[in-house]
Amino acid sequence: MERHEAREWTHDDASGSVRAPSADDDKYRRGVLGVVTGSNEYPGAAVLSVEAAHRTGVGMVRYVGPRAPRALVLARRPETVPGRGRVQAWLIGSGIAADRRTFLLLGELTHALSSELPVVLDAGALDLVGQRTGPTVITPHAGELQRLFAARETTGPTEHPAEDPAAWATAAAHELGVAVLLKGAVTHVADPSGNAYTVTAPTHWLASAGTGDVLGGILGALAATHAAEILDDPTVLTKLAATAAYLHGQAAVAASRAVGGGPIVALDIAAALPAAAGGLLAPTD
Ligand SMILES: NC(=O)C1=CN([C@@H]2O[C@H](COP(=O)(O)OP(=O)(O)OC[C@H]3O[C@@H](n4cnc5c(N)ncnc54)[C@H](OP(=O)(O)O)[C@@H]3O)[C@@H](O)[C@H]2O)[C@@H](O)CC1
Ligand SMILES: Nc1ncnc2c1ncn2[C@@H]1O[C@H](COP(=O)(O)OP(=O)(O)O)[C@@H](O)[C@H]1O
Repeated sequence: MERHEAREWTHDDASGSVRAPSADDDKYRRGVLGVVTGSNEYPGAAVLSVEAAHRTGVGMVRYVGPRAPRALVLARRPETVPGRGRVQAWLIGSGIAADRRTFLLLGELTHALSSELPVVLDAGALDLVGQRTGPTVITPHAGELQRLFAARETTGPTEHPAEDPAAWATAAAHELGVAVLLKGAVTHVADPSGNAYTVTAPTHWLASAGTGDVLGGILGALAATHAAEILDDPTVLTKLAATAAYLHGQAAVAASRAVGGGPIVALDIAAALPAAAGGLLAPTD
């Protein structure tokens, strides 16, 4: 397998990835993100992912999920539209336990995967990666990637992804035929075309529950607002994945600076996203 040296994704690389609406836009033209996240076990993940998507900038978020997380999502963010409808990209799996999926929830995940649209695939939907029909990026942490390989009875480059995350991200991209964003203090992004990027987190306060769910929302919003480009060239999704990790880090460090370098929680990152996204705006004509 060819192995390309991963390159650190910079501000210049990420710059221009956030699209401000123009006079010709409306909420649909800007991009609609469909979200299937959260469950009765982990309702908070739905709130975190939806909040982050709104805060990154998207025309609309449609939330499809069980009643309990749906109620929390709408209480926190009434801008969210519940139920199925036309979307440009999907975020699925965060806050879902693969072994506790209901028939209904599995149906929603499968519906998203069969759409031929860009999909961000996280946590409890990772095992469904083989059902993808559109450009797909998976966002596992090291433990999830190891489990995914074990379930496929595939041997990874080393015993555990944490030992050589760059090699694992590349191996997973080739094995699964999708873009891979492997989370950690250094996030490794790779795709089957040989693109490989690293994003070094600017703060370790990121290491807290729910920050990965926020990352999913960021990437989902970027995918929905760049869906046409991704469908034209799936490697755009790889670059947006690196940009999402970059934006996540910038928002986290800004949130921590605002409290004197102190601790932050996942929702603080979401709250800092608009200002961080403002630093990456695409030039307008
Ligand atoms: N507020 C909410 O609703 C929240 C909901 N959440 C939702 O919870 C669900 C479960 O996700 P989860 O990551 O907590 O557990 P799970 O995938 O079973 O992994 C467990 C094992 O994997 C390993 N491992 C874990 N992390 C690792 C790492 N970084 N690097 C390396 N290894 C790592 C570790 O095993 P060990 O290394 O200890 O052997 C650990 O014991 C998921 O749907 C998520 O979205 C969360 O987002 C939290 C906030
Ligand atoms: N030590 C660390 N330093 C900086 N960032 C980290 C560190 N550990 C984890 N992260 C980041 O925090 C996030 C954690 O995501 P994840 O493991 O999915 O947690 P959760 O499921 O609780 O949301 C990822 O974006 C990851 O890159």
